[in-house]
Amino acid sequence: MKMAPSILAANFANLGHDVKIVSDAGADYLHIDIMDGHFVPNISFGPSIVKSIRSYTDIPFDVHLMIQNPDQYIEDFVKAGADIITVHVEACPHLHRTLQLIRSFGVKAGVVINPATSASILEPVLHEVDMILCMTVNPGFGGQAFIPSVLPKIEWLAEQREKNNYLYEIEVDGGVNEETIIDCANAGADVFVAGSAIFAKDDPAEALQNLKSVAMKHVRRG
Ligand SMILES: O=C(CO)[C@@H](O)[C@H](O)COP(=O)(O)O
Repeated sequence: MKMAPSILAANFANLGHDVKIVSDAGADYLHIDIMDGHFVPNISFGPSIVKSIRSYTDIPFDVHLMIQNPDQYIEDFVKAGADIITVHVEACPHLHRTLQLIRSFGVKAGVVINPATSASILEPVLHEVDMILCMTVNPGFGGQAFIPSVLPKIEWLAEQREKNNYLYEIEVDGGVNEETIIDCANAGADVFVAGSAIFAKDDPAEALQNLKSVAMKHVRRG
């Protein structure tokens, strides 16, 4: 069970400080949302910001590209310090090529699916991805309500992994809090992205540790 705090909900004027807080509190990954104003209706930040926070922690950077034409920017994010790069199946007409490109830089490659996208579209690449990210909100903004109809997809992905000995992690992102994390863990997710449920709390370190201990108590039994 891994926690991946989303810095979208952090204080951008004090990003290094916020990154250090969650890193010291035991975050497993730092989740970094890149939004281009085209694929999603919001703009966040680019590789230079990612590079500027790299020195604040050693934990892996889990970079979620919510952008059109991700191939064009993958090298920039690797150079900025990404360890895992996930791309949306909805934004990749040549998904296999994009995954090859990510791996060619020696970093882990993952695919993201929106709530309205069926997980079966990923069947041809399940054997070779490091991570599947199931969006549990429509991407673009933090602080939205969890969409429970995504849960059967998480179960299906966990079943496929068990049946075929696949190695991908199943990450969930959007509206994850102390209640919804239970359903996600029961369904088979093992990496939990949380923005507001960590950074909007008075004590982000304590919030992160509480979320992780709730998830640990609800590990899926296959
Ligand atoms: O990718 C996204 C939103 O598009 C997420 O990573 C959000 O940043 C999660 O925020 P909360 O729902 O946890 O506040």
